[in-house]
Amino acid sequence: MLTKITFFERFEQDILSGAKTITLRDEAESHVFAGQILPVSTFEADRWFCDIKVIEVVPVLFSALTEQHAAQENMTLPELRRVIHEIYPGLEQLFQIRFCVVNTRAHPVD
Ligand SMILES: CC(=O)Nc1ccn([C@H]2C[C@H](O)[C@@H](CO)O2)c(=O)n1
Repeated sequence: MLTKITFFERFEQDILSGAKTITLRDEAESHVFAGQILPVSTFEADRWFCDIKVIEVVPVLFSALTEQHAAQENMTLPELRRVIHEIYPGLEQLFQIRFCVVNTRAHPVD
């Protein structure tokens, strides 16, 4: 069971703004369940930046990725295919984790 998840720093703002609402992971990172709250850190520095709530986990094939998946990743479909291919070269079976942000870092009050 996954108890935390990391994202590349370059996706942090898209996640916090709600522009990115899914992530596509391999089988090893698919062991989460609807309703689970996961702390989210950057992959590079392991810096926590929010918690997400898992809405659903659905298997999806790389060859079946659509514009809708890309929109949910805030990317074009060719961009999404390239990103996935870089992270998981040659992998066909992916898992779509749909999520919403439930906690973010506190902003200091002026
Ligand atoms: C370690 C690791 O695999 N980290 C990942 C994997 C994926 N992502 C992002 C990239 C894409 O936007 C989606 C789909 O894979 O998730 C990531 O940030 N970090």
